[in-house]
Amino acid sequence: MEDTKSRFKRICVFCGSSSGKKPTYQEAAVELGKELVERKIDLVYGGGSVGLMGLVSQAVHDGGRHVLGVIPKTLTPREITGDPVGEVKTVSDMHQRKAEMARQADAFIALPGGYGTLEELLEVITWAQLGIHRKPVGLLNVDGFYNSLLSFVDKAVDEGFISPTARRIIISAPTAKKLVRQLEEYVPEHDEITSKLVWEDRLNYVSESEIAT
Ligand SMILES: CC(C)=CCNc1ncnc2c1ncn2[C@@H]1O[C@H](COP(=O)(O)O)[C@@H](O)[C@H]1O
Repeated sequence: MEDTKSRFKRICVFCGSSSGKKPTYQEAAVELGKELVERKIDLVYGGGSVGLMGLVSQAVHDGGRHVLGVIPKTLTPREITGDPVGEVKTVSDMHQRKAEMARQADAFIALPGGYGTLEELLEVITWAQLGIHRKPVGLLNVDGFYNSLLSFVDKAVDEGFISPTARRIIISAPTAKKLVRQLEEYVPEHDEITSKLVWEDRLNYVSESEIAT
């Protein structure tokens, strides 16, 4: 039997505010929610009950784990995001939302989604690259949804825009079970420069050498 104990207390899930055309996307959202429940992991996400966001949050809530939705006040009207489940934290804007979701989470997972999902995903990858956090980032590559993004990233590596070390920040798997297992095993790597950066918050930083002078 698989050991379902986790090193993560809470995982942040980025995903579509739409449900997608294929049922496999919706099934994957529910499957991910159940996997978190099985491993006793809580959820932080963008709040609301629309699309895949609603499915994953409902599955985690139904399984008895804590659900934290972080939502900018402009998006709180029910007709925009639907009724959220669990605890809701209202923030002033989209930037605060992302920072709060990142702060609350021990790892990140992106399900299929659109611009919003991509933007959130790429930001936490960039932050990992810069050493702002050392939390694992996973892509749930349902039915190869993210194959073209992964090919793009590989092209950027081939062309010298992304380092092989930074490429390894992205972990991907076709199922929730495989993905969470890989995230559990993830060990962050850092190059000489980023490991010397000391981030006070996500906008201001000074390097250790600057502090010393
Ligand atoms: C006005 C409007 C279109 C509202 C849609 N309703 C939304 N409600 C809550 N979070 C959202 C919404 N749209 C985008 N997001 C944020 O962006 C991601 C989804 O955007 P998308 O559907 O992939 O691009 C989510 O992870 C969420 O954090």
